[in-house]
Amino acid sequence: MNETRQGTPGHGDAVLRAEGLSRLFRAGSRTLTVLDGVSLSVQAGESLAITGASGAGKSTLLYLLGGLDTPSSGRVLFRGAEIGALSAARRARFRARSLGFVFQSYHLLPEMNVLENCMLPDLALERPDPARARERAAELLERVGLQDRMDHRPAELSGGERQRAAVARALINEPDILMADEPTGNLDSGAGRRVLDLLLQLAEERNRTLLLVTHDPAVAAYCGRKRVLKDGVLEG
Ligand SMILES: Nc1ncnc2c1ncn2[C@@H]1O[C@H](COP(=O)(O)OP(=O)(O)OP(=O)(O)O)[C@@H](O)[C@H]1O
Repeated sequence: MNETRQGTPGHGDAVLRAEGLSRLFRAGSRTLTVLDGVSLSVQAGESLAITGASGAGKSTLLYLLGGLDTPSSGRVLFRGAEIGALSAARRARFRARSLGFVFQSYHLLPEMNVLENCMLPDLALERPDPARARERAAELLERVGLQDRMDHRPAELSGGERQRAAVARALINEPDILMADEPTGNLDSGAGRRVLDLLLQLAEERNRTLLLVTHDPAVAAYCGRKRVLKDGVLEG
């Protein structure tokens, strides 16, 4: 009903594949079915926007795809390996090495400055390289226009500046897949376009995958492909 097949089922060259994802939440005696058998497949170098109304389940789906939440049924495969079946250590390694995640509420650490926040994912690697991370963080912060804010703490930034810092941080480990939850929600159209351009440039230049969720059709139009989440299933 809502499957996009690319490559042969089971492997092909999909970098990420979701099969029959459902997510139910219990609220008292009621059960809320937010996702109801969602399947999708994304390739290296591809950009995909998942769009839909507020409350449609976009963030819920992105969390499942990033292994940050567990589906009620169905599975997510990264390069053919089921994320849910990985040991905790291997799942942590997948997140640190292969996935960059821009959260809707940024999740910047308040006691660290922007540069330190941006360097943080380097610490989760098996072999951290702080000198290289510092250099790359400075480079990325410059690309998102925060070169003059590196020693500021998140509380000293505007909402849009925090969002750009979160984008830079998600890119620090050069992830295979970049997932972004409303990456331009707090940016004016000029700054939003620059961030989108940067995300797409990185995906294209380095054959990385960009997966973003947004309620904004204009943002979705930037991506190579778009799917609409409605009533728990993916259309289009
Ligand atoms: N932990 C939870 N417990 C109960 N219900 C939840 C939980 N998380 C999400 N929901 C519900 O699931 C639905 C989808 O939420 P989700 O945040 O995924 O939507 P969204 O499409 O990202 O919305 P928005 O565009 O407003 O951010 C909502 O109705 C929400 O109330």
